[in-house]
Amino acid sequence: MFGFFKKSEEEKLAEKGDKSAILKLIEKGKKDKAIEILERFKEDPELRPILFKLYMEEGKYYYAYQLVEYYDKNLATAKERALLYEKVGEIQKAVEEYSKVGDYESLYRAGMLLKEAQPKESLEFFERAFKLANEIQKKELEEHILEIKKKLGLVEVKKEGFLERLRKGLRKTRELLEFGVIFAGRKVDEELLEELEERLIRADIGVKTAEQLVEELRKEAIRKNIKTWEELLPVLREKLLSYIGNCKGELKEGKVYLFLGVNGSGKTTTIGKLAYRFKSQGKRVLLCAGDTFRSAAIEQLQVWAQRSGADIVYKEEGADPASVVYQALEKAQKENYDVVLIDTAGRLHTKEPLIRELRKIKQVIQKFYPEELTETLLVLDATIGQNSLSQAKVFKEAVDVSGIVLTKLDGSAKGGAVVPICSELKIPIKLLGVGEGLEDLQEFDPKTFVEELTS
Ligand SMILES: Nc1nc2c(ncn2[C@@H]2O[C@H](COP(=O)(O)OP(=O)(O)OP(=O)(O)O)[C@@H](O)[C@H]2O)c(=O)[nH]1
Repeated sequence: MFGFFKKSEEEKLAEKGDKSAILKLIEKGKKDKAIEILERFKEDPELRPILFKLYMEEGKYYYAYQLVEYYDKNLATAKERALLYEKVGEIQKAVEEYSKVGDYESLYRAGMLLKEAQPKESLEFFERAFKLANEIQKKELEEHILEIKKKLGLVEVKKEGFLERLRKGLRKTRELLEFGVIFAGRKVDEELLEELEERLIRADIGVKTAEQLVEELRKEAIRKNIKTWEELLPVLREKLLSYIGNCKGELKEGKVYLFLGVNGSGKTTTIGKLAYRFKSQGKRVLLCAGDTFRSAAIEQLQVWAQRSGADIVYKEEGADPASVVYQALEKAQKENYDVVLIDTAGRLHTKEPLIRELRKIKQVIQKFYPEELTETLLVLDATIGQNSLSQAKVFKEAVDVSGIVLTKLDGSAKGGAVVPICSELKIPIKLLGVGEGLEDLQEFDPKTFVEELTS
């Protein structure tokens, strides 16, 4: 029985740095153990490549990057180096390496990396890639090339306006509701009302709300002798508007914006989009990587700083978030930034640490900017619809949330969740995320929202 705990001969050998024993550990799937051992032998040029390969296989890009940078650039092929630079946000270095590799995939990656911030250079990479592309790849490249040419004014531009973006954002929900398809030209009867209720529930409007809404429509149809869907639709829109009209919120102009939300909700992306918007208004923007819980979140914000042209303050993984905020606000004051966007940790397993952390951050903000914090924005993922309500309530208890950002509407068929989110939280919805691009962020306008949803 004790043999179970005794280290195997092989493991003992591996721990002494025996290469074949380490390789045997890896063959047995003990990669973590192998990494732990190999990290003690970084100086050994014989073992370093094995560690590098493991880091890459395990997606530990930040560690692989450090191995290449501080020990030996030749550990990685040019393509691997490029990928590492990309993952840690060293965009220019990544582009140089991809350019050296020069195959289709590398040129394509370089083009994508430069697409937002340096469209002209990006176009050159896409056109180089086009020469090596097969038919399918050519199709995809043509889209990117056209988009950039439009942006550079090389072809006539049909700017995607507010309405187009909202239409794109609500496409999935509208396709699910299919009002225009299944109800057009039909008479209003019990069957239609039941179908309408069923579809509203599928769009995540909430069972109670759907029943109540349809009941009101039933009475209205009798009272006003409504016979067709075309006559009923304006009444439906008016009712829906009555549920969400009071949730319209304008983003306040000011200095400090705090972002809350669970991991994956779209916080970092939203910060990147807003940074881009403020930058295009000529403002000096500073990002603060207050989510120190995971290095991935810090790295991701660095990439968004690159893409939006904003500056950033961050510390190592595990640093005290309030200290990062302190450093950022100190810098913002000293160097006259117009706007500071603060990311915070998104883990929600228990309320207490979150509340404590957010309270500390707010105290630090008060110290630098005693006037009220401009916005405390709670980022909710529209693809999980009403399920975001429980998360929202925890955050709402922790701090007074000034507004909601509803993200990934373009990926969600649950656009109806705006109704319960609005009626339950009674917090203004300030912005909608309608895509992954820098400009895919727009104001919430209840009237157009209802019209687009039901058209
Ligand atoms: N389609 C679409 N995707 C979005 C939108 N907003 C964010 N995303 C994507 O959602 C994923 C998560 O976004 P993040 O910004 O990383 O979310 P986060 O809350 O910062 O998550 P952590 O970094 O884990 O804290 C990413 O793949 C984003 O590209 C949106 O409006 N539309």
